[in-house]
Amino acid sequence: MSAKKIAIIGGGNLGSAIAQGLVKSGFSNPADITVTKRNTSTLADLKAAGVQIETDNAKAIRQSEVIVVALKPYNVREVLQQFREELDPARHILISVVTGVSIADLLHIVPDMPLVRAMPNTAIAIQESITCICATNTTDEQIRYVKTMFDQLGATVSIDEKLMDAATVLGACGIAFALRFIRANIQGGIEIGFDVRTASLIAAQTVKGAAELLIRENRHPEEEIDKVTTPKGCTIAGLNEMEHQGFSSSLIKGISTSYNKIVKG
Ligand SMILES: NC(=O)C1=CN([C@@H]2O[C@H](COP(=O)(O)OP(=O)(O)OC[C@H]3O[C@@H](n4cnc5c(N)ncnc54)[C@H](OP(=O)(O)O)[C@@H]3O)[C@@H](O)[C@H]2O)C=CC1
Ligand SMILES: O=C(O)[C@@H]1CCC=N1
Repeated sequence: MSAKKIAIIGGGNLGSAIAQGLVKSGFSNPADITVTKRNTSTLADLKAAGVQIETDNAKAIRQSEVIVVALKPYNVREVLQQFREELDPARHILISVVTGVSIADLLHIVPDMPLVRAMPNTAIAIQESITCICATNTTDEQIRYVKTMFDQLGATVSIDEKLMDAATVLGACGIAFALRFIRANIQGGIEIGFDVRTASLIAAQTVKGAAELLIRENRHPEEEIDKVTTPKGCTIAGLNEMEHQGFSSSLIKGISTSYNKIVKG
Protein backbone atom coordinates (compact mmCIF):
# COMPACT_ATOMS: atom_id res chain seq x y z
CA MET A 1 0.00 0.00 0.00
CA SER A 2 1.25 3.47 -0.91
CA ALA A 3 2.37 5.67 1.97
CA LYS A 4 1.85 8.76 -0.15
CA LYS A 5 -1.35 10.77 0.03
CA ILE A 6 -3.02 11.38 -3.33
CA ALA A 7 -5.20 14.35 -4.34
CA ILE A 8 -7.34 14.01 -7.46
CA ILE A 9 -8.27 17.49 -8.69
CA GLY A 10 -11.44 17.13 -10.77
CA GLY A 11 -13.50 14.13 -9.66
CA GLY A 12 -15.46 13.69 -12.88
CA ASN A 13 -15.67 10.58 -15.06
CA LEU A 14 -11.94 9.88 -15.17
CA GLY A 15 -10.94 11.34 -11.78
CA SER A 16 -13.59 9.22 -10.02
CA ALA A 17 -12.58 6.14 -12.01
CA ILE A 18 -8.96 6.61 -10.88
CA ALA A 19 -10.09 6.92 -7.25
CA GLN A 20 -12.22 3.78 -7.57
CA GLY A 21 -9.27 1.86 -9.04
CA LEU A 22 -6.91 3.07 -6.29
CA VAL A 23 -9.36 1.89 -3.63
CA LYS A 24 -10.25 -1.43 -5.31
CA SER A 25 -6.60 -2.31 -5.98
CA GLY A 26 -5.63 -1.62 -2.37
CA PHE A 27 -2.83 0.66 -3.65
CA SER A 28 -4.08 3.42 -1.34
CA ASN A 29 -5.93 3.57 1.91
CA PRO A 30 -9.23 5.32 1.00
CA ALA A 31 -8.58 7.93 3.71
CA ASP A 32 -5.29 8.82 1.96
CA ILE A 33 -7.13 9.83 -1.23
CA THR A 34 -8.79 13.24 -1.59
CA VAL A 35 -11.04 13.92 -4.57
CA THR A 36 -12.09 17.49 -5.37
CA LYS A 37 -14.83 19.05 -7.45
CA ARG A 38 -17.21 21.97 -7.03
CA ASN A 39 -20.43 19.96 -6.90
CA THR A 40 -19.55 17.03 -4.64
CA SER A 41 -23.02 15.43 -4.68
CA THR A 42 -21.87 13.08 -7.46
CA LEU A 43 -19.13 11.62 -5.25
CA ALA A 44 -21.37 9.93 -2.64
CA ASP A 45 -20.12 6.41 -3.50
CA LEU A 46 -16.47 7.41 -3.06
CA LYS A 47 -17.33 9.17 0.19
CA ALA A 48 -19.08 6.02 1.43
CA ALA A 49 -15.93 4.05 0.56
CA GLY A 50 -13.92 6.31 2.91
CA VAL A 51 -12.36 8.63 0.32
CA GLN A 52 -12.06 12.28 1.39
CA ILE A 53 -14.21 14.64 -0.65
CA GLU A 54 -13.27 18.32 -0.93
CA THR A 55 -14.27 21.49 -2.76
CA ASP A 56 -11.05 23.24 -1.67
CA ASN A 57 -8.25 22.35 -4.09
CA ALA A 58 -5.57 24.16 -2.07
CA LYS A 59 -6.45 22.20 1.08
CA ALA A 60 -6.39 18.89 -0.84
CA ILE A 61 -2.94 19.72 -2.21
CA ARG A 62 -1.56 20.78 1.17
CA GLN A 63 -2.46 17.40 2.63
CA SER A 64 -1.11 15.31 -0.30
CA GLU A 65 2.14 14.45 -2.07
CA VAL A 66 0.78 13.14 -5.38
CA ILE A 67 -1.50 15.52 -7.29
CA VAL A 68 -3.53 14.05 -10.15
CA VAL A 69 -5.08 16.73 -12.35
CA ALA A 70 -8.21 15.39 -14.10
CA LEU A 71 -9.76 18.66 -15.25
CA LYS A 72 -11.24 19.50 -18.64
CA PRO A 73 -8.67 20.79 -21.16
CA TYR A 74 -10.44 24.16 -21.39
CA ASN A 75 -10.34 24.99 -17.66
CA VAL A 76 -7.09 23.34 -16.55
CA ARG A 77 -4.97 26.47 -17.08
CA GLU A 78 -7.32 28.73 -15.11
CA VAL A 79 -7.75 26.25 -12.23
CA LEU A 80 -4.01 25.42 -12.07
CA GLN A 81 -3.25 29.16 -11.79
CA GLN A 82 -5.53 29.30 -8.74
CA PHE A 83 -3.57 26.74 -6.73
CA ARG A 84 -0.05 26.91 -8.22
CA GLU A 85 1.31 28.65 -5.10
CA GLU A 86 0.46 25.48 -3.12
CA LEU A 87 2.59 23.26 -5.37
CA ASP A 88 6.08 22.58 -4.08
CA PRO A 89 8.55 20.89 -6.49
CA ALA A 90 10.43 19.46 -3.48
CA ARG A 91 7.31 17.77 -2.09
CA HIS A 92 4.76 17.17 -4.83
CA ILE A 93 4.56 15.11 -8.03
CA LEU A 94 2.04 16.43 -10.53
CA ILE A 95 0.30 13.88 -12.77
CA SER A 96 -1.84 15.37 -15.56
CA VAL A 97 -4.36 13.16 -17.36
CA VAL A 98 -5.68 16.17 -19.28
CA THR A 99 -6.04 15.70 -23.03
CA GLY A 100 -4.00 17.82 -25.40
CA VAL A 101 -2.21 20.00 -22.81
CA SER A 102 1.54 19.59 -23.23
CA ILE A 103 4.27 19.34 -20.61
CA ALA A 104 5.58 22.70 -21.87
CA ASP A 105 2.13 24.30 -21.36
CA LEU A 106 1.89 22.88 -17.84
CA LEU A 107 5.44 23.89 -16.88
CA HIS A 108 4.64 27.39 -18.06
CA ILE A 109 2.11 27.57 -15.20
CA VAL A 110 3.99 25.45 -12.64
CA PRO A 111 7.73 25.76 -13.44
CA ASP A 112 10.18 23.10 -12.21
CA MET A 113 7.48 20.68 -11.02
CA PRO A 114 8.17 16.95 -11.29
CA LEU A 115 5.54 16.28 -13.90
CA VAL A 116 4.01 13.18 -15.45
CA ARG A 117 1.56 13.21 -18.34
CA ALA A 118 -0.51 10.06 -18.12
CA MET A 119 -3.25 8.82 -20.43
CA PRO A 120 -5.37 6.10 -18.84
CA ASN A 121 -8.92 5.07 -19.80
CA THR A 122 -12.08 4.57 -17.77
CA ALA A 123 -11.37 0.84 -17.28
CA ILE A 124 -8.95 2.14 -14.63
CA ALA A 125 -11.95 1.87 -12.27
CA ILE A 126 -11.67 -1.93 -12.49
CA GLN A 127 -7.85 -2.09 -12.80
CA GLU A 128 -7.98 -2.80 -16.55
CA SER A 129 -6.63 0.45 -18.01
CA ILE A 130 -3.77 0.80 -20.42
CA THR A 131 -1.97 3.92 -19.23
CA CYS A 132 0.59 5.66 -21.44
CA ILE A 133 3.04 7.84 -19.52
CA CYS A 134 5.84 10.33 -20.12
CA ALA A 135 7.62 12.52 -17.59
CA THR A 136 9.91 15.45 -16.96
CA ASN A 137 11.85 16.75 -13.91
CA THR A 138 11.20 13.42 -12.14
CA THR A 139 13.64 11.29 -10.17
CA ASP A 140 13.93 7.56 -10.90
CA GLU A 141 12.12 6.91 -7.64
CA GLN A 142 9.21 9.18 -8.59
CA ILE A 143 8.85 7.53 -12.01
CA ARG A 144 8.99 4.08 -10.37
CA TYR A 145 6.26 5.17 -7.97
CA VAL A 146 3.97 6.46 -10.74
CA LYS A 147 4.55 3.37 -12.87
CA THR A 148 3.84 1.09 -9.91
CA MET A 149 0.64 3.01 -9.24
CA PHE A 150 -0.65 2.71 -12.80
CA ASP A 151 0.55 -0.91 -13.07
CA GLN A 152 -1.80 -1.67 -10.16
CA LEU A 153 -4.59 -0.15 -12.22
CA GLY A 154 -3.97 -2.15 -15.41
CA ALA A 155 -0.92 -2.02 -17.68
CA THR A 156 1.52 0.83 -18.32
CA VAL A 157 3.57 1.84 -21.34
CA SER A 158 6.18 4.63 -21.41
CA ILE A 159 6.00 6.74 -24.58
CA ASP A 160 7.48 9.91 -26.06
CA GLU A 161 5.34 12.95 -25.36
CA LYS A 162 4.83 13.45 -29.10
CA LEU A 163 2.71 10.26 -29.08
CA MET A 164 0.46 11.39 -26.20
CA ASP A 165 -2.38 12.58 -28.49
CA ALA A 166 -2.23 9.31 -30.41
CA ALA A 167 -2.33 7.43 -27.08
CA THR A 168 -5.42 9.42 -26.13
CA VAL A 169 -7.24 8.27 -29.25
CA LEU A 170 -6.14 4.64 -29.29
CA GLY A 171 -6.34 3.97 -25.56
CA ALA A 172 -8.78 6.43 -24.02
CA CYS A 173 -11.27 7.06 -26.86
CA GLY A 174 -10.71 3.41 -27.77
CA ILE A 175 -12.91 2.28 -24.87
CA ALA A 176 -15.87 4.04 -26.53
CA PHE A 177 -14.96 2.65 -29.96
CA ALA A 178 -14.79 -0.90 -28.58
CA LEU A 179 -18.07 -0.49 -26.71
CA ARG A 180 -19.84 0.76 -29.83
CA PHE A 181 -18.51 -2.33 -31.66
CA ILE A 182 -19.91 -4.53 -28.90
CA ARG A 183 -23.23 -2.69 -28.96
CA ALA A 184 -23.55 -3.29 -32.71
CA ASN A 185 -22.87 -6.98 -32.10
CA ILE A 186 -25.62 -7.02 -29.47
CA GLN A 187 -28.05 -5.40 -31.90
CA GLY A 188 -27.13 -7.98 -34.55
CA GLY A 189 -27.44 -10.77 -31.98
CA ILE A 190 -30.96 -9.68 -31.08
CA GLU A 191 -31.91 -9.55 -34.75
CA ILE A 192 -30.86 -13.20 -35.18
CA GLY A 193 -32.74 -14.42 -32.12
CA PHE A 194 -31.09 -13.68 -28.76
CA ASP A 195 -32.60 -11.73 -25.89
CA VAL A 196 -30.56 -8.65 -24.96
CA ARG A 197 -28.95 -10.12 -21.83
CA THR A 198 -27.73 -13.25 -23.57
CA ALA A 199 -26.58 -11.26 -26.62
CA SER A 200 -24.65 -8.85 -24.34
CA LEU A 201 -22.90 -11.67 -22.49
CA ILE A 202 -21.93 -13.49 -25.70
CA ALA A 203 -20.76 -10.28 -27.42
CA ALA A 204 -18.72 -8.96 -24.47
CA GLN A 205 -17.10 -12.30 -23.56
CA THR A 206 -16.25 -12.91 -27.24
CA VAL A 207 -14.46 -9.55 -27.47
CA LYS A 208 -12.68 -10.26 -24.17
CA GLY A 209 -11.55 -13.66 -25.53
CA ALA A 210 -10.29 -12.08 -28.77
CA ALA A 211 -8.33 -9.45 -26.81
CA GLU A 212 -6.85 -12.09 -24.49
CA LEU A 213 -5.64 -14.12 -27.50
CA LEU A 214 -3.57 -11.10 -28.55
CA ILE A 215 -2.44 -10.06 -25.06
CA ARG A 216 -1.63 -13.48 -23.59
CA GLU A 217 -0.42 -15.24 -26.75
CA ASN A 218 1.13 -12.20 -28.43
CA ARG A 219 -0.44 -13.18 -31.77
CA HIS A 220 -1.24 -11.04 -34.81
CA PRO A 221 -5.02 -10.57 -35.26
CA GLU A 222 -5.01 -11.93 -38.82
CA GLU A 223 -3.32 -15.15 -37.66
CA GLU A 224 -6.24 -15.75 -35.30
CA ILE A 225 -8.81 -14.67 -37.92
CA ASP A 226 -7.40 -17.31 -40.31
CA LYS A 227 -8.29 -19.99 -37.73
CA VAL A 228 -11.94 -18.89 -37.71
CA THR A 229 -12.56 -18.37 -41.43
CA THR A 230 -13.55 -21.82 -42.76
CA PRO A 231 -13.32 -21.85 -46.59
CA LYS A 232 -16.73 -21.06 -48.08
CA GLY A 233 -17.92 -20.66 -44.49
CA CYS A 234 -20.14 -18.13 -42.75
CA THR A 235 -17.29 -16.11 -41.09
CA ILE A 236 -15.55 -15.07 -44.30
CA ALA A 237 -18.93 -14.31 -45.88
CA GLY A 238 -19.84 -11.96 -43.02
CA LEU A 239 -16.35 -10.48 -42.73
CA ASN A 240 -16.11 -9.69 -46.45
CA GLU A 241 -19.55 -8.07 -46.41
CA MET A 242 -18.43 -5.91 -43.44
CA GLU A 243 -15.34 -4.86 -45.37
CA HIS A 244 -17.41 -4.11 -48.52
CA GLN A 245 -19.43 -1.79 -46.26
CA GLY A 246 -16.23 -0.06 -45.09
CA PHE A 247 -15.71 -1.68 -41.67
CA SER A 248 -11.91 -1.31 -41.25
CA SER A 249 -11.88 1.88 -43.27
CA SER A 250 -14.53 3.52 -41.07
CA LEU A 251 -12.57 2.66 -37.91
CA ILE A 252 -9.31 4.02 -39.32
CA LYS A 253 -11.06 7.19 -40.50
CA GLY A 254 -12.70 7.60 -37.07
CA ILE A 255 -9.34 7.23 -35.30
CA SER A 256 -7.81 9.77 -37.64
CA THR A 257 -10.73 12.21 -37.12
CA SER A 258 -10.42 11.91 -33.31
CA TYR A 259 -6.69 12.57 -33.57
CA ASN A 260 -7.18 15.64 -35.75
CA LYS A 261 -9.79 16.93 -33.28
CA ILE A 262 -7.11 16.96 -30.55
CA VAL A 263 -4.29 18.28 -32.72
CA LYS A 264 -6.19 20.85 -34.81
CA GLY A 265 -9.07 21.60 -32.43
N1 LIG B 1 -13.34 10.47 -19.66
C1 LIG B 1 -12.35 9.76 -20.21
O1 LIG B 1 -12.53 8.60 -20.63
C2 LIG B 1 -10.98 10.34 -20.32
C3 LIG B 1 -10.75 11.68 -20.05
N2 LIG B 1 -9.48 12.18 -20.17
C4 LIG B 1 -9.22 13.58 -19.86
O2 LIG B 1 -9.39 13.71 -18.46
C5 LIG B 1 -9.93 15.01 -18.15
C6 LIG B 1 -11.22 14.85 -17.39
O3 LIG B 1 -12.16 14.22 -18.23
P1 LIG B 1 -13.56 13.73 -17.66
O4 LIG B 1 -13.37 13.10 -16.33
O5 LIG B 1 -14.19 12.95 -18.74
O6 LIG B 1 -14.30 15.13 -17.50
P2 LIG B 1 -15.38 15.52 -16.41
O7 LIG B 1 -16.03 16.76 -16.89
O8 LIG B 1 -16.24 14.33 -16.11
O9 LIG B 1 -14.48 15.82 -15.12
C7 LIG B 1 -13.88 17.05 -14.86
C8 LIG B 1 -14.30 17.44 -13.46
O10 LIG B 1 -13.60 18.59 -13.06
C9 LIG B 1 -14.42 19.21 -12.08
N3 LIG B 1 -14.02 20.59 -11.92
C10 LIG B 1 -14.26 21.66 -12.71
N4 LIG B 1 -13.73 22.76 -12.19
C11 LIG B 1 -13.12 22.39 -11.03
C12 LIG B 1 -12.38 23.08 -10.05
N5 LIG B 1 -12.17 24.40 -10.12
N6 LIG B 1 -11.88 22.38 -9.01
C13 LIG B 1 -12.09 21.05 -8.91
N7 LIG B 1 -12.79 20.34 -9.81
C14 LIG B 1 -13.29 21.00 -10.86
C15 LIG B 1 -15.85 19.07 -12.62
O11 LIG B 1 -16.80 18.96 -11.56
P3 LIG B 1 -17.55 20.25 -10.98
O12 LIG B 1 -18.17 20.94 -12.16
O13 LIG B 1 -18.53 19.68 -10.00
O14 LIG B 1 -16.49 21.07 -10.33
C16 LIG B 1 -15.79 17.73 -13.37
O15 LIG B 1 -16.42 16.70 -12.66
C17 LIG B 1 -10.11 15.71 -19.50
O16 LIG B 1 -9.00 16.50 -19.74
C18 LIG B 1 -10.19 14.57 -20.48
O17 LIG B 1 -9.82 14.93 -21.76
C19 LIG B 1 -8.41 11.40 -20.51
C20 LIG B 1 -8.60 10.07 -20.76
C21 LIG B 1 -9.89 9.44 -20.70
O1 LIG C 1 -13.44 12.63 -25.53
C1 LIG C 1 -12.51 13.22 -24.97
O2 LIG C 1 -12.16 14.35 -25.37
C2 LIG C 1 -11.80 12.59 -23.80
C3 LIG C 1 -10.36 12.29 -24.13
C4 LIG C 1 -10.25 10.81 -24.21
C5 LIG C 1 -11.51 10.33 -23.74
N1 LIG C 1 -12.33 11.31 -23.49
